[in-house]
Amino acid sequence: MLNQYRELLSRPDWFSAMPAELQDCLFNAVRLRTVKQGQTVHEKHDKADGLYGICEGRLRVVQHSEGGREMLLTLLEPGNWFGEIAMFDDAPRTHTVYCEQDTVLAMIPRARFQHLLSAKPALYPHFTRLLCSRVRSAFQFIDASASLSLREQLIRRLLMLLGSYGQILPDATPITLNLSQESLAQMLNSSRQTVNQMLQSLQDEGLIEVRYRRITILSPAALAAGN
Ligand SMILES: Nc1ncnc2c1ncn2[C@@H]1O[C@@H]2COP(=O)(O)O[C@H]2[C@H]1O
Repeated sequence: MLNQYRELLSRPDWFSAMPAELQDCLFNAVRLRTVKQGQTVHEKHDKADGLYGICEGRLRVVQHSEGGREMLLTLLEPGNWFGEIAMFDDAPRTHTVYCEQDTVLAMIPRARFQHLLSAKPALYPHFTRLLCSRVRSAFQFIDASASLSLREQLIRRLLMLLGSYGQILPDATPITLNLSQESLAQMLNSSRQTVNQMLQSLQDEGLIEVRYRRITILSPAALAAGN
C-alpha cells in the first residue's frame, strides 16, 4: 500500500536528492498509520516516537498561548515530512501537530530510524538539508514578526505557504491555497476581519483572488513585489 505514496513522499527537494538506495532504506522502514480528524499526532513536549511523512489529509502545527488560544504556525500537506527535530536532538517535540482531516501518515519508528542513521551515515547530509530548511523558515517568521507591517506579514505568510506546499511552478502560474481566512488570522495572531480587509485590498490590486476557503496567488513574484 505504501507504493501508491512513494512518488508523493519523494517530492521534497531534500528527499529527491537522495540516491535511490537511501530512499529505499527509508521506505522499507515505514509503517502506515491512520489518524482521525481532530486527533493529535503528538503534543508539544512529547518524546519523539518517529519521523512522519504525510500521505493523505492535512495537519496543523500549533502552539497554545497561556490563555489556551491556538496559534497556527503552519499547515502541512501531503508530500511533506515532519517530526525530524526531536528525532535528532533527542529533546521534546517543539510543537503540537494534529489532524485537520482524516490523515494517513508514513511513520518511521524512532528505533528503526536511529538504526538506519548508524548503518547509513550518508543519510545525514540529506536530513541536514531538511533541518536547515526549518531554520530558514523560522528565521523568515521571526523577521516578519519583528519588523514588518501586518500587510507585509500577510504577504510573507502567503508566500511561505506556497513554499511549504512544495509547488515549484513557473512564476506566472496561479497557485491556489486551500486555506480559511480564520486560519490565516491565527497564523498572524490577528482577527479574521482585519485579514479579510487586507485580502480584499490585495484582490483589488489584482494580486490574489479570494474565494470561500481558497486564496489564489495570481503570480508569486507580483505578490512579493506588493510589499
Ligand atoms: N513552523 C513550522 N513549519 C513547519 N513545520 C514545523 C514548524 N514548526 C514545527 N514544525 C514541525 O513540527 C514538528 C513537531 O515535532 P518536532 O519538534 O520533532 O519537529 C517539528 C517540525 O517537523
